Amino acid sequence: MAKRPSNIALAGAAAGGLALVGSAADAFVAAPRASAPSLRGTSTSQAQAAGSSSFSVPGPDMAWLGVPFKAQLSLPVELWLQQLWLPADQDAKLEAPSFLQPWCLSRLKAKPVGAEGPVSSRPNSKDSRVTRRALDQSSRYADLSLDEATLIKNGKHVLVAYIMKPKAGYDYLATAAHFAAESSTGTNVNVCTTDDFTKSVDALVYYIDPDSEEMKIAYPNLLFDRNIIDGRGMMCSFLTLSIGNNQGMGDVEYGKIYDFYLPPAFLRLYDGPAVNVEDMWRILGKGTSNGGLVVGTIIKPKLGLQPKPFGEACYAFWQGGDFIKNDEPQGNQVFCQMNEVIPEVVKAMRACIKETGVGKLFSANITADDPNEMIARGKYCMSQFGPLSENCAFLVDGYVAGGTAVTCARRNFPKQFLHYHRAGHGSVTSPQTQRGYTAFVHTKISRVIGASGIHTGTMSFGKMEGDASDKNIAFMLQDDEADGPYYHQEWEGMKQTTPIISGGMNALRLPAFFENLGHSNVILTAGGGSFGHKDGPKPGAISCRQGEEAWKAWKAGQYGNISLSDGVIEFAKTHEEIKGAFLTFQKDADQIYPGWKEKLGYTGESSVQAASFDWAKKA
Ligand SMILES: O=C(COP(=O)(O)O)[C@H](O)[C@H](O)COP(=O)(O)O
Ligand SMILES: [Mg+2]
Repeated sequence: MAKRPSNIALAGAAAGGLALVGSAADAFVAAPRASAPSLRGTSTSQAQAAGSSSFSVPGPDMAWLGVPFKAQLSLPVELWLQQLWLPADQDAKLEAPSFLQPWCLSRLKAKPVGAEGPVSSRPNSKDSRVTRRALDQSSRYADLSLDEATLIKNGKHVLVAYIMKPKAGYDYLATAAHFAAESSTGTNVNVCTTDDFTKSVDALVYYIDPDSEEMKIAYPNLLFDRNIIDGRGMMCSFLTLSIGNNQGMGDVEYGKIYDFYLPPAFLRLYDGPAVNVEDMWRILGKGTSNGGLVVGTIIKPKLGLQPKPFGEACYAFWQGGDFIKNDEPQGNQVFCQMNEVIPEVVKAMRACIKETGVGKLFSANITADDPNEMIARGKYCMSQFGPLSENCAFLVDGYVAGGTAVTCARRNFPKQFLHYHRAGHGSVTSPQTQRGYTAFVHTKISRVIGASGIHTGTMSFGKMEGDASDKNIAFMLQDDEADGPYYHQEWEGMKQTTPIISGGMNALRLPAFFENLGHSNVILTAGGGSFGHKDGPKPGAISCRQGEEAWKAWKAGQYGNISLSDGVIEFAKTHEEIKGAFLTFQKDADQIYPGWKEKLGYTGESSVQAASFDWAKKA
């Protein structure tokens, strides 16, 4: 609710003897002195025009505006009360002298249509404002006769499904229409410059269900901005219209995008991914389809390592793992500058490729405010990785740096895996927020603009917010057509964006995750799950790979007709590294694998902390 000015101004109303009883002790609030300019000049002059005998009302310092009382009685009480600016948070109570009350209340009950809502006195009523309506534009910005299947068949509209709630007392369709107006060609009043072509690109509300707060809007493809350099689409234009000004409208309580549909002719205008997990599998020697889990980690601690220990941590993990990323804030800190740490990473990568005979991957954070900085970072990394450049992905904190940063990386380094970290997304995608867009929408957008992989959470199996049904996010990212909450989307051959599973993951949590998802063709980045393993990052990495192997063995029936958790325990009996995960992450083990201690013959102390990391010994 917009906060109204806290000063209370009574104009004609005071002359009517309406006493405003605020929360303060004073029973009357002095009206502005006649000499003070009226806050609503026109209403006072209207009153003066009516003319009639004056009327004095007892009360301290009541200087009337000289508006004759009878004239005021004839004024619509709304006009009087328009002068009232009540602090929105003040539960003001309006008391008229007894001879006035029936009349006033009868007038207040006849709510004005379209007028500024006056304050009315209804003791104990939550909504002390007479209901107000947005300018009703539904005749122009709504057409509930439109058929969604026809809209999709015609392919000329981007469709967006919202959960939208008007402010209390506002008409649903009128608010939805105003929402569509503000999101396309209109504003809160009709303007004289509108012509027929303008109306042809209006966004149209084509579906509402006020009870479930559902609203769908069809946006003509023509509305959206296009590059002058290549005529392609830009996601910022979609966002600035579909979830821009409509996020702060006075008649909208909240609006959040739950799904959107791009027609083929419009989807084609976007970059989509150039590189993805298939390119990773190729480098790791896993083929190009169903290559399974890319075992990755994040160099932890999140910040604080200097170049040499950073490189040593990489070396230790790559002894057993495939893929290492910068943590999202790591970049060019003064204590760990890119031009000192990247050479250490490359040295470790070369050594591990040689010692293990398997490809290794690194994701270097090139996020920056300035695209020039991003390009400089990317070029520097490529200069250091040299012949191993295909093994270097680029990490972009895509939510905080925005879609421009993602597109900067996508278009300047089209051969590099574009790793989209979503830190910060929860401020709009969390189920706790009713504005913005959902995690599903956020990740779908990332595929459209070209992310090779994006963090999709752990679908309730890790530490971040999420739900098992988030697997639909993975389907939308990886399949060539998939169902969202409201729309079926065909990707027309656009490359997949690979889900990156991260956030509190470890070997023990993986089998159930794969069982829920139905496959293991994802990228894992387990920081604590690797560097927290009691035997160090190499066994930590191997234990995660064994998490996939155990699930596949169980799935293939290797242990007969037993539960998944018992199958994994059977597997752990003969695999030291995942057994070490049981000993390390005992709280998880207790929750996911009941009876594991007896079954594994473990009788040790209650918890095993990660060993302090002496890399020479551990590696
Ligand atoms: O550093 C980590 C995880 O570290 P750890 O593996 O130690 O928890 C990532 O930034 C989070 O996964 C982000 O969350 P999400 O992946 O959900 O965006
Ligand atoms: Mg992180």
